[in-house]
Amino acid sequence: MGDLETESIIKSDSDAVIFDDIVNVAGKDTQMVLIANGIKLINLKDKISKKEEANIGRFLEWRDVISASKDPKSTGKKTLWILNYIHHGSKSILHHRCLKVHDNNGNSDRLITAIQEQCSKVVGRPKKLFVLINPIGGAGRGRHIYQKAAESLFKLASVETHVVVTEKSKHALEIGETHDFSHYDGIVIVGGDGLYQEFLQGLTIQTQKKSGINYDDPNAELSKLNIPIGIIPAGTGNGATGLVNGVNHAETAVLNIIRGEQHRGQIFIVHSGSEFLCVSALIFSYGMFSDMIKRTEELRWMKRARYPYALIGMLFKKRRLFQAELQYRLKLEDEDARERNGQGEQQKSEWITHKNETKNYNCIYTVPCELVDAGDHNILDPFGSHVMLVVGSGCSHVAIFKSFMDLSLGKKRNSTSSNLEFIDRVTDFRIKVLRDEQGGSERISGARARKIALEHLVDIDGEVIHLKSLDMTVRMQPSFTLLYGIKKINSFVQV
Ligand SMILES: Nc1ncnc2c1ncn2[C@@H]1O[C@H](COP(=O)(O)OP(=O)(O)OP(=O)(O)O)[C@@H](O)[C@H]1O
Repeated sequence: MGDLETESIIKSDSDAVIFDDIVNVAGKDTQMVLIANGIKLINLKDKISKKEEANIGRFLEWRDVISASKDPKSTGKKTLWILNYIHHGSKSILHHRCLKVHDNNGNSDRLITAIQEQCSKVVGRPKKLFVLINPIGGAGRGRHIYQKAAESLFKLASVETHVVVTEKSKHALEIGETHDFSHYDGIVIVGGDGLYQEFLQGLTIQTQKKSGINYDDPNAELSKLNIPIGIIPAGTGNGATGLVNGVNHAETAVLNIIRGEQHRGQIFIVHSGSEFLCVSALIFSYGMFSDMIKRTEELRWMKRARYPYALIGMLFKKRRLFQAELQYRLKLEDEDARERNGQGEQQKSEWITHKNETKNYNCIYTVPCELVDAGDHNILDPFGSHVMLVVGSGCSHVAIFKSFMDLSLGKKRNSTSSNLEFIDRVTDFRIKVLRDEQGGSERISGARARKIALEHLVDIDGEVIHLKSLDMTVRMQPSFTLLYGIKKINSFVQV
């Protein structure tokens, strides 16, 4: 924050001074002023080095102050106390920093009490968290990552935690569906995208059941989730934490939870036939990517090497085409203004049938994020209200994979091809796979049996899920989840 801005904060009438004292920071007399918005540090001799200035900062918002406490080892005349705060580094990375403060005037106890009081008032900062750890995700370091990156920071921030370690596959789903979270301010997931998806699905089901909503009905108005979730990366795939925190970094994820900033995220609800199938928070893909994920499952014995191996194999493999009818709905253009003004539920277009004479496709995918034009690059915004649907109708696997990488990395598209389309502003879509009935109940070849098996798989957030019915409805749910994190698109804070 620049000097002008901080000065105006200090002089503003509404920002009454809570406490004003001269302390000693790094051997220099420093005026520490506590105001309604945060802490202002003014070096009195103004001989502070550039490095010290960057570390100390001229102004710390209360949201970035973790705690203040006496150094237990403090001896001598001047009490030493520590101010713990959050440093904003480049590329959205956050770090915990300490400022050692020596008392000049015997006010340390009063200052510490005043700071702790302001910290406890930070809107959205949790006081009690439910923590769910996957001990086997990624390289099996979930527990270690939590102990190293989170435990001491939560303690510093006076956040009480209740830690549960998953004991079996799908345990997160069961916990999400059955556990009573009403006594917690938030939930922390320590794992990869698979764990987050499972938990989210369980919690979604619990929430609908409590509200008496028939979630098997694709047109049902669902109840939104009202407890914030934070995601600490500890899996092989950690896309969800990267989207909400701007970076895949455990300490940043923990500090964003402590900051307490919360935003409402969009997800997909997927139905297969007339049944609820799952939620999707990261990617929905039918065709090429689901085939590839299936292959990684078959190669599980290769451990982490299975991912590049399956990918390379897929890129050079013959395309598997499927016949389908694709329909979608768009968010209407004039809805953006209505939404900004908070004017109720969004209006959508009628169902539009995708034009494809042959009805042949090889991949249909999307991520539940709005693609926002940021000039020379795009930003994937998980807190948006529509998505980009990517439709491959016979293009190469390399082209599909490249489109996915471009989307993930925010690269602008510079080529258009008639068999790889990008349909923006999509809110919902339906895929009805048309089966050719040849073969019937007679004996079928191994290749055909595999094709049929693959047709019944869909990739949800990097895991394959079996489809009972080849008639899928995918509905985007805007503002459905509540997530600890940052909004890259604008600085509006919703708590
Ligand atoms: N204790 C456990 N034992 C066995 N499986 C578990 C356990 N806890 C979670 N799982 C499974 O781990 C998967 C989620 O793993 P997570 O996303 O955290 O890490 P990951 O390394 O990215 O996983 P993967 O690569 O297998 O998708 C889910 O399939 C879940 O059911």
